[in-house]
Amino acid sequence: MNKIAFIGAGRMASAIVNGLLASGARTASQIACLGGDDNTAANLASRTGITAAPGLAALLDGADTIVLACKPQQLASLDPRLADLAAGKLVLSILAGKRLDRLAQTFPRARNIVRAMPNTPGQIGAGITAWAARAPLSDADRAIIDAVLGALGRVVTVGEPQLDAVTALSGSGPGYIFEFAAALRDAGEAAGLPRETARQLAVETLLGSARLLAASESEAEALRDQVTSPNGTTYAGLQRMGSGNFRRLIKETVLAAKHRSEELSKD
Ligand SMILES: NC(=O)C1=CN([C@@H]2O[C@H](COP(=O)(O)OP(=O)(O)OC[C@H]3O[C@@H](n4cnc5c(N)ncnc54)[C@H](O)[C@@H]3O)[C@@H](O)[C@H]2O)C=CC1
Ligand SMILES: O=C(O)[C@@H]1CCC=N1
Repeated sequence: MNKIAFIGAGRMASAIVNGLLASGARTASQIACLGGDDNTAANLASRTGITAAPGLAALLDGADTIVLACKPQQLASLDPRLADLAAGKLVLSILAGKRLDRLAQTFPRARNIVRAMPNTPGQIGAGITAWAARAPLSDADRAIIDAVLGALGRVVTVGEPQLDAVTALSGSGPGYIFEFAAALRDAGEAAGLPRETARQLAVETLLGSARLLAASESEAEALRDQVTSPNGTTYAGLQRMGSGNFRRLIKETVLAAKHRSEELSKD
């Protein structure tokens, strides 16, 4: 079966490797990785049994697919020999902001390039990833992309112009949700609960609400309204959220992240 080479061995690469091994899509002997100037590749290899390659040539020797998982700012300083070493291979980039045209400068002889945006819930198979390809994918390459990204959870296709917005919503989104969870926990504590009780109530409320929303055919607003008794407690809380312009804050949050993704495309 096709071997997969990871350039970058950090959080997201680890999540994909763990998912590939857990799903049985690849064995450890079919995966290799290379990190930068740190011990992430050695750590990933010792945790999972995959190979930590001593260099780029060894990494790509016999590999069919390259998963690019370093930081976007590191793309420009990658070894220029990649252009030849990646000839004929399928490249899957998860770099925020880096567009297919830019990736094609680093991988001019790749057989195809896919730009994807996963998210950290992929660490437990609960992620969602959106992707776009430079050229239509062959059936065989589609199967590889489905196996690699499917190892993280759900997968959707989008047009490449939408990927900056995807990055701002679902790529960065877990960061907003964790911040909200922390705020909810702290607010519960401020309201008089022990911290650990507040934490558990916040986590279970987020989890249960997300599951109910996913299982429901109703919009979020309809489920919100089911919670909200006339002039009751939720109404009082939502009035305060509205006066603080919560929706505008969230919109500006996502637009700021999208703007940063667009900026990253220009580095
Ligand atoms: N963390 C997140 O929530 C998400 C991150 N991403 C994207 O995934 C990519 C990786 O992010 P993380 O895993 O969070 O970062 P990380 O900091 O955990 O890992 C970065 C990896 O790149 C390696 N590296 C650095 N320079 C290198 C070089 N010259 N050659 C090979 N490897 C090199 C590092 O050694 C490390 O293994 C980024 O491009 C990010 O935009 C995408 C979706 C979500
Ligand atoms: O913050 C970042 O740049 C990356 C991309 C999406 C989530 N984390």
